[in-house]
Amino acid sequence: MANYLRKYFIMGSQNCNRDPEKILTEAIAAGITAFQFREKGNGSLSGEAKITLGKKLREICRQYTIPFFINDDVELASVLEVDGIHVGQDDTSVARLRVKFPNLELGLSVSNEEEFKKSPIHLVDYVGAGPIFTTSTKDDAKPAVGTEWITFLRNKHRHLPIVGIGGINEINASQVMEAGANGVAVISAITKAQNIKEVVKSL
Ligand SMILES: Cc1ncc(COP(=O)(O)OP(=O)(O)O)c(N)n1
Ligand SMILES: Cc1ncsc1CCOP(=O)(O)O
Ligand SMILES: [Mg+2]
Repeated sequence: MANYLRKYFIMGSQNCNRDPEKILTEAIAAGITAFQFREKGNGSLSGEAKITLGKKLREICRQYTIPFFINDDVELASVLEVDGIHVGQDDTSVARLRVKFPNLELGLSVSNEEEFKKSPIHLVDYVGAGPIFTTSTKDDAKPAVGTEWITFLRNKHRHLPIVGIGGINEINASQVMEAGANGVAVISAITKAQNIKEVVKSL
């Protein structure tokens, strides 16, 4: 059941202070189980430059058989022949995506009870729950909800694949798993790591 969620690495060039291809390759060698291309926010690429980087990262994931997700950008989903798409509450609706891409994995962000009530949980393959802890990686992040949010979702849906996100690192990841998550999604814990191998191993 969604084993790929266990160590889910998310990255765009705006998160990197060195070559994103090298960071992804090191993260894969260290044991990540899925990758999401999230080219978004201050300093991110757009247009052809975004597509070119997306193609390179997609190829690396294909080479090592790591599931490749695209964040938000539904047009790029076809161009990059992705394995899955991650959307938030204000992005393209899961209902539309399910019709357009019946064979892709679909992830949806669910950050609080209000969002949970209006979410078509039966249509998604997993939910991204958070931000669990405070994060400075996403400018418009919602308030941190703590690991209680994972417990809430787990109590509502015993078999729902859940990945925690937001401020997660090698030190606090175990709290997220103990609360009932199937995995942890991280950006800065890996992109800013001195030693990617050690961090991914500890996660
Ligand atoms: C695995 C995972 N969970 C949550 C998110 C956040 O998605 P969203 O709320 O749409 O915010 P943006 O990432 O689009 O800024 C995610 N990307 N991945
Ligand atoms: C994309 C996203 N969605 C909720 S928090 C977040 C950012 C996670 O980044 P980090 O792992 O560096 O806190
Ligand atoms: Mg989004």
